[in-house]
Amino acid sequence: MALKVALLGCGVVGSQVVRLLHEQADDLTARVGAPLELAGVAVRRLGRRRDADVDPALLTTDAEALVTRDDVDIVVEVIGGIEPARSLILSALNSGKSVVTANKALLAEDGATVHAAARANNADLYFEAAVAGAIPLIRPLRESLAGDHVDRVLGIVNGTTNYILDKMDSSGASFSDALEEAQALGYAEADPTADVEGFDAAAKAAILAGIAFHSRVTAADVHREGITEITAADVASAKDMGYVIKLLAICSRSEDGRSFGVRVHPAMIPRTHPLAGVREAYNAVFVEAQSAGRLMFYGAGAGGAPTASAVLGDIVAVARNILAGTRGPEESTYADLVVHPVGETVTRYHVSLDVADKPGVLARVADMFAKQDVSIQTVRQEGLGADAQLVLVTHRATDAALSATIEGLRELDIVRDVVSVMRVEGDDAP
Ligand SMILES: NC(=O)c1ccc[n+]([C@@H]2O[C@H](COP(=O)([O-])OP(=O)(O)OC[C@H]3O[C@@H](n4cnc5c(N)ncnc54)[C@H](O)[C@@H]3O)[C@@H](O)[C@H]2O)c1
Ligand SMILES: N[C@@H](CCO)C(=O)O
Ligand code: NA
Repeated sequence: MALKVALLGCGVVGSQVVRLLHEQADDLTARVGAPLELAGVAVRRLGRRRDADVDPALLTTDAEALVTRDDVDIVVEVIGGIEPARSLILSALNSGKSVVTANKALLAEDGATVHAAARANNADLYFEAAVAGAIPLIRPLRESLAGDHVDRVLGIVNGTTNYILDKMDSSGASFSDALEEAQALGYAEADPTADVEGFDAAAKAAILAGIAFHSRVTAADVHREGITEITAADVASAKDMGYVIKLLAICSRSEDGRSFGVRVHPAMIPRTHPLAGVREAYNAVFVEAQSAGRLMFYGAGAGGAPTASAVLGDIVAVARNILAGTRGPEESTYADLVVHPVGETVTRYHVSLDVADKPGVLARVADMFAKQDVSIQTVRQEGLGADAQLVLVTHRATDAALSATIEGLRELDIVRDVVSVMRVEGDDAP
């Protein structure tokens, strides 16, 4: 007997899901042990030209009726956003259907509700496509590493911003020129806010942290900074010092293991770090686990076909579970760790200051760092006279201590401007 799949949304990802279900039908049947049949495709408007070759008889604008239909076994949600996606997923789960979704925004905002509905109905909820598209990351964390102890997840989980920063690094372009190019190539949306302000990466970071640390995490728990303030001068200065700027998502356990931090922000990493070699719109994520050591996952984090690949993998897993009368892993939040405030984050900093060029300036600047117990690793002066800049790199310090240092520096008459403050990640320096 065939298993019936209801598809919600037939856009960039949905149309590729339709294509793969058709093109791979025989292999999918062999792998699952039963044919997968499209039961219906919910769209916003009928009669629109679409990329997918869908039998018009399958199209419907009544998604709610489709997800509750008796003959539907699996519901695939690729509409995106909070509503109506959440209500449709809940209807599907409450009708006993298993659900596959690519919806990071919903899982990061209200994962608790949908996971609870899956549990209550003994139904599967799979979401590999929601984080880093095609790259297998959710399954390795939920299943392959279920016997290990994850300490840190660190990576590049947004292709659009990686493309922009890579362009700025390779061509010296400004942020706005690089953004324009990303838009022309279809990497960035007309409204690029979700990507460039870090919302997309923050949703993914929340999902990753929740799974890695077996705790509930929402997008609101993530400290988020975007890339819109990064200047060509920041990029050049990083380059001079052997660094490259990347937008990183970092989920890391505290030293005592009782809490963890989740943050998304631009950071300098050494050009020798493997993440520095992640170019264009690619994604890559490091997972550090106590027994496994460092693992790196790399590949296409977005795009119709790559994302549909992850969706299809989930459909097959869910279909196999249905035939076996079992279900996959459910949400795991038993550890219930707290998310610590960003002030407790410990990292290194690169600080660039416009200063007066006269005797005693360096001593007063260094004194301000010392007052907050922030130790300086290197300092150098660029320019002379009215153009003098001090560039300092610190040893590890808390975000709170660094913020207090910067506040103090702003009040010094010899500091004309705090030009930039950026975290330095990815080296093992103290
Ligand atoms: N595009 C990617 O590269 C990518 C990568 C990873 C995850 N995702 C996720 O996949 C999901 C879909 O993304 P997309 O890029 O395909 O978006 P999209 O905008 O191309 O497609 C969404 C489709 O849903 C349709 N839709 C909206 N409301 C609907 C409703 N009530 N009923 C039926 N259809 C409705 C829209 O008309 C549109 O065709 C999102 O959650 C997104 O975050 C996308
Ligand atoms: N807009 C995202 C893709 C979907 O998550 C990115 O640039 O990576
Ligand atoms: Na993935």
